[in-house]
Amino acid sequence: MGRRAKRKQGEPEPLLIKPKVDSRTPKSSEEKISNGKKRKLVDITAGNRETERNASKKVKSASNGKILEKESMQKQKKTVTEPSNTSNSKIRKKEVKNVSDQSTFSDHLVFNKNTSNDTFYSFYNLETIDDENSLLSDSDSSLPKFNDEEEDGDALQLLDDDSDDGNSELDIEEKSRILDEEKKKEAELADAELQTNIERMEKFNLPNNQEEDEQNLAPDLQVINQRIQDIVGVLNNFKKLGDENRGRSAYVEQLIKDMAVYYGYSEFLLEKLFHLFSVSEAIEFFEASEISRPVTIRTNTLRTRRRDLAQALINRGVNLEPIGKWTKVGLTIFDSSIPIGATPEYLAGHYMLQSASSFLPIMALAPRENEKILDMASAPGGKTTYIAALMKNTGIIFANDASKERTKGLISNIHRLGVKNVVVSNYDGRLFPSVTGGFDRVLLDAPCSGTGIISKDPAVKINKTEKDFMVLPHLQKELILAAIDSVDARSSTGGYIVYSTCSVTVDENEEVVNYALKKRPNVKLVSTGLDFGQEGFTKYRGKVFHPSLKLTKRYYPHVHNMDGFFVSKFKKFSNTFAQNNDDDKQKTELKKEENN
Ligand SMILES: C[S@@+](CC[C@H](N)C(=O)[O-])C[C@H]1O[C@@H](n2cnc3c(N)ncnc32)[C@H](O)[C@@H]1O
Repeated sequence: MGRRAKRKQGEPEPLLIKPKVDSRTPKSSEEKISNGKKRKLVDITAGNRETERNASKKVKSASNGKILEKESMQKQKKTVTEPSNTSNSKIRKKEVKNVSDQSTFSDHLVFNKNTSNDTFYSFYNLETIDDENSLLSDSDSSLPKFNDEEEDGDALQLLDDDSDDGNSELDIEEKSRILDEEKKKEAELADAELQTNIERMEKFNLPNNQEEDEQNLAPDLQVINQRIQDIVGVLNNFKKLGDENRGRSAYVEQLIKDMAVYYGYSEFLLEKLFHLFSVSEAIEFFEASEISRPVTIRTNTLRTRRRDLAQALINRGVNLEPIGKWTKVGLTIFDSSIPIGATPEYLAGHYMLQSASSFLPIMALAPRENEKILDMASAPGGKTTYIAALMKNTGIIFANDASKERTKGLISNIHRLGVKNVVVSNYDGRLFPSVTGGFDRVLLDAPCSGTGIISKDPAVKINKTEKDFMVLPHLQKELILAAIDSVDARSSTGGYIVYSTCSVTVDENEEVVNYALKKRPNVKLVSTGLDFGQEGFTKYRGKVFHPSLKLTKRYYPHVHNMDGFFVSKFKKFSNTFAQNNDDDKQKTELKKEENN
């Protein structure tokens, strides 16, 4: 019996989408270039395959906003499109059957055929492609019109190709079981191999000064890669493999040096980022920062609905799917036969090219219709235009940016997206609220070092110096106080401030927020309302922050498969507070920090 006949009553019809190529199959991360040298990246985490497996599960599952939730992970597994070949087509058939058995009625099975010999299958949950503000009704006939008979026939053809004997289902079950066992054995062998390597290594000797000098003259990335693996192995089992005389710190020091060369960072920045994580996780972070994040777009609900936009783009040969359950306006673009920044829909302002993580501060801000909102550092306007869409072009948004040049891009985006409730200004944000105040909500998407977006801007690896990590936090601290002071605590609907950055350093995030809590006792941290993301630090390398810092959220490329981001939300409960610090004292403190 074909799949069509098996479909239960009331179950939505399957939708066939034929993308040209499915790019969800991860591209090889080999042959990356850093420091002008070709590098092999894949072996680096071989010392920790289990962690790597877990991490990739995390990345997959995170696009649904539920990290490590089994159900969510299963779902993600379904959406991974795998190239097939004839030899495993029966296995695929089994997978398809199982998945369809487990899936809810809103899971639509889609068979995708690409132009080559590879055949893909994937699940496409079209019920999630709805409008931000309205639920789909029966009359929602914007569903793509496909020749169902034909499409189902296609699907059936795929299944029937494999139904060469009556026992095919049993056969498939058996093959699937064998495949699972093989995978398990492979994993065991890999682990055993790792153990053998470590054991063979016995004590691992760090290079002496002469060796180090020689290597500095002509670094051999293969040697460095091997040493990184060896040191990770030693650090994971220091008692047995480490040299007690040198101590753990000598190994960590060497590891940081090697990783800086291998990944092409200044040693200063690598060390700063390294200490945010455990050793294995640090490697995952640096690896993920070498790989581009998926291209994502935000539907401009002032102009269209996500479902209509998705259909229009699919018709143009774009292969896409919803970003995840946590957003109703985002789409991930897997590949496109036309430039995604130049489609008629783009030019007509139906969407904004925007990273997934930059949706988050606006979701936390949760602007309401008819409010007065300040976007203190707003260019080029990805967030301003999202705020406008959520406010349905009502109320007023002050979109400010200190860079006149950058406000040009902001203005053009405002026009393209049909935003009508924005006043653009060009002040140093620190001048607020003198410019104007009494806002219901303020967004401070602060200027930052960009350590969360290294895959987009690799120059960060070498051009951020110690000075930047003094100057930037200083500016961020001044801006956050101005942002707080610009909010009216008596606002009947708001009284909120969101502080965000696309950096993952503690200096630019928790330290800034902690500073604001100290200087402005009339605000407190509240939940961001974002149901995924890691908690902010309450302690970090000897520093202790206010316990409410755990309400802030951190996002990482290796965990959430999105740009690194930090989001915090304050509620201002009073317009006055006891001055336990005068302006001069504050300035002196900031100066002191700068000089340290
Ligand atoms: C992270 S970007 C903002 C991105 C923007 N929110 C968006 O979503 O498109 C930071 C912005 O801060 C601006 N900026 C830097 N210093 C500033 C200051 N003192 N006052 C206001 N804006 C400033 C920069 O010109 C830059 O456009």
